[in-house]
Amino acid sequence: MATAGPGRRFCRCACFCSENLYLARYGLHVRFRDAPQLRRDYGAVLRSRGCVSTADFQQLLAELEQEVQRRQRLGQESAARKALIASSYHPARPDIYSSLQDAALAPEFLAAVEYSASPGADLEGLLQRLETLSEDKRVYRVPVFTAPFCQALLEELEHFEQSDMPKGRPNTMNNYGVLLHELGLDEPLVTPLRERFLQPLMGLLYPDCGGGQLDSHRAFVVKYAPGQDRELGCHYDNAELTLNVALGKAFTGGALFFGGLFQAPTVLREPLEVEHLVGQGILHRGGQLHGARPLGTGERWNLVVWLRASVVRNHLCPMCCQKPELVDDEGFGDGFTREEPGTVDVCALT
Ligand SMILES: O=C(O)CCC(=O)C(=O)O
Ligand SMILES: [Fe+2]
Repeated sequence: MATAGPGRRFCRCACFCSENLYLARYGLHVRFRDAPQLRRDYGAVLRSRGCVSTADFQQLLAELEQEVQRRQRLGQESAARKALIASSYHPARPDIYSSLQDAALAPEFLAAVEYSASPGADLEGLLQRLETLSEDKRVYRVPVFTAPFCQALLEELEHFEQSDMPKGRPNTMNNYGVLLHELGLDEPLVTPLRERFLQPLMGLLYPDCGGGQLDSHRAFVVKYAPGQDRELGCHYDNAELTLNVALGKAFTGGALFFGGLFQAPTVLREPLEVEHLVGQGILHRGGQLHGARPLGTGERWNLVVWLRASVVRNHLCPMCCQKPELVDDEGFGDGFTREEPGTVDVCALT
């Protein structure tokens, strides 16, 4: 169960249901509040793209309203899938569901984390234990999981993929892969990974991005294969920080590329290209523009953990770049938090 601590609960920002709605027929992303706003903001461009008659506009409105309702239902539907999976799915690798053991983690990762948590640790010392891929972009690489653990996780994910269980997809850009919390892997795997291991590391690497104050995450596996998704367009993550670990299998292509920060976009003239090494994780800021080159051959499965710090995002939603308008949500929501009204700090007077 995801809790935000005493007297706090997790939320999403209302912009999730009103911003960035894609109108495939007119090749346009729009903000949508109501019909007059849509007409005012996009009337001209819509007309120029063929939305001319009243009937066209009415149809568009109906589609937008449907998409808003779909987004509003996502949290509940995800919770329902999670409950169904918990009651009827039989894992191939039950060992993955027992709590994360140090034996699953690469010695280099354990050493970097142990150093980060030691008294007097500093950034310079940590950087000696990681591979710096770009000092300027602050992109790093470190082995995270052992090969046998990657193999076991892949086996489990494939088994789930082939099962008839309902599957929620990671995000609007990935049509394959799974959400780890729906599988029941947040509690035994991802939450301990964040709390015990990533937090000390990220606290030293990215103190200015909430690295030491991570309090939730959204973890999923992306899958690329011939005939399925093959690449990922340039984007930034709805996260303060991101860990992306290559799980396998054997593949060519699919390198990640990194540009500037989305807050200060520059032309992707010479993006940083990063090849995947199985078991190794890339660490980057969520706001760093990035994407994935087309897969050549084989299948690529990566574990992506979007790490969130409510102390940062409660001030500014990275999606709408405004103070978030909080809406209660299931699980970790989108990592925003609010104080529950009516809760008081109780202390014992002696
Ligand atoms: O394809 C990848 O490994 C990157 C995935 C990614 O950036 C994302 O899902 O946010
Ligand atoms: Fe991403």
